[in-house]
Amino acid sequence: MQAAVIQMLSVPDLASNLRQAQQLLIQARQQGAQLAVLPENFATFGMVSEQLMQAASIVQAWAQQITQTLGLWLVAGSVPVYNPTLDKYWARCWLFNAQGQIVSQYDKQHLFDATVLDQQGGYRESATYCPGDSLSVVSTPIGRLGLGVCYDLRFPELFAELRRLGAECIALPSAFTQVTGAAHWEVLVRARAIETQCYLLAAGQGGDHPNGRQTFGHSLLVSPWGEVLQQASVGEAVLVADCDLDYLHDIRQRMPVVAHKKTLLGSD
Ligand SMILES: O=C(O)CNC(=O)[C@H](CS)NC(=O)CCC(=O)C(=O)O
Repeated sequence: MQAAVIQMLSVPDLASNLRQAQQLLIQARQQGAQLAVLPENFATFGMVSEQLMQAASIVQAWAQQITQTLGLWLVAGSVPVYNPTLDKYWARCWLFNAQGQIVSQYDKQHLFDATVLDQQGGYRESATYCPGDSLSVVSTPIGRLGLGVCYDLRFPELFAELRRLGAECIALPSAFTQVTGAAHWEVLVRARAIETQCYLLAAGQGGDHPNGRQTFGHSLLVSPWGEVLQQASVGEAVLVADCDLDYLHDIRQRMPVVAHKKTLLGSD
């Protein structure tokens, strides 16, 4: 079954991002994809906090319609969903089936608070966002799919847990910075694929955004053996590759790392 990874260069305009995403999803479907993954904040990248409040319901209705129309499963980026208790947003990733229903959701668990040597100087995602606390792995046409978002990539324990929950493919909507992406993105995506023996569908934002942010792009589809099946550069892109579960199960059988795993002394 074919999966698509969509790369975008989103702008601070919801309608324009949704139009762009729609065109890219049509291409993905034409290329035979059964499921597509959009990047982090594909609809709202660069919009300021007050503009985010209305976005979730608009994006949800849009995604419901396009998945139904195209007959395509969709990992709808991450989208800011307001949490009134904390007056912050969850970075929520919805999984839509081809009938337009939300079958699963995941809220980004690790928030990107870091000093980065770029023009921004640093990021404090926790000022606007609150972390989630549960994981998602569900059956899809491309296999059992786990969800993670962007900075989560740096926390291998989360990926090990997705594998333990039965993941065969892992979708990772992202918006890595240019600087940290150039240093770490491909190595980390491939490492997580190799460790978990899963297909990694890593969809990024890529290029110079109107709000001054520079994202790394280089979205990737990686096999459970760590092979780069498809890779973008910057700008918009649609990457399609086959998620071959027979190949995956061969790899797992030949190298049964889960069965070999030890509980290290001193850990729980
Ligand atoms: O703010 C938005 O509109 C979109 N969201 C992001 O860009 C997020 C939070 S600031 N970026 C990351 O998590 C980058 C992680 C990263 O680059 C790394 O781990 O090196």
